[in-house]
Amino acid sequence: MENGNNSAAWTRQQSEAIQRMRDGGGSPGLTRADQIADKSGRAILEAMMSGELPYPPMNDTMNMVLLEVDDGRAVFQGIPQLEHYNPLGTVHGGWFATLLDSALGCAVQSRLPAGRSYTTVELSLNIVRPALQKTGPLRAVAKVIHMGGQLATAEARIEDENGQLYAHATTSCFIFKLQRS
Ligand SMILES: CC(C)(COP(=O)(O)OP(=O)(O)OC[C@H]1O[C@@H](n2cnc3c(N)ncnc32)[C@H](O)[C@@H]1OP(=O)(O)O)[C@@H](O)C(=O)NCCC(=O)NCCSC(=O)Cc1ccccc1
Repeated sequence: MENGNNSAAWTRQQSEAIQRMRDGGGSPGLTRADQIADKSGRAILEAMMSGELPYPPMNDTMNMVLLEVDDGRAVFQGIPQLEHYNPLGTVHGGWFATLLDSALGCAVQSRLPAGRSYTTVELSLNIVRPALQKTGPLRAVAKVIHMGGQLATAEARIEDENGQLYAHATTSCFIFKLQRS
């Protein structure tokens, strides 16, 4: 489905989120352990969004950005481009998986205290509608389902600004102690 003018607001919000990071001094890169050791997971994400910490290089590769973070909730938005196509002439399944993995991971991260980290160990997704270059902005909204000491689970949906569903997913993340190095 081709989206009309009302996708312009979402496109503008993505540009503004990227500009906010850059205005705050942010650039694609890696955070050092000492920059995050005393920050909660949510504080780390907020510091990335404000440009205080570098943002993931993958954001630029996939043309996606973290738009919102809350307690146990995260919203990632991406705008698929020609460079995200597969040989079949549609947006690669990996682009959907990356958007979902990013939102799901950040939702889990938002619930972590300082000194704890996480990694995805399982991601299950269904892509129920193909995306094209003309599709425009898509959002992955993720919410934590279970938050344990070692295991977190979360669910997410990718929709366009009309509420049309493109993909949905669940994840399992392993929670561990952050190594101070
Ligand atoms: C077709 C189906 C799997 C099943 O459809 P159903 O659930 O039974 O539902 P329904 O039939 O109601 O259609 C719903 C909507 O589906 C679309 N559509 C349906 N038929 C066709 C058609 N013949 N042709 C084109 N589109 C068709 C159409 O938009 C329709 O919308 P509408 O309601 O008309 O406005 C659908 O869920 C789908 O396309 N998912 C996305 C999969 C995807 O994008 N995967 C990632 C890329 S793969 C990859 O990257 C791997 C790789 C990598 C490297 C190298 C090689 C490979």
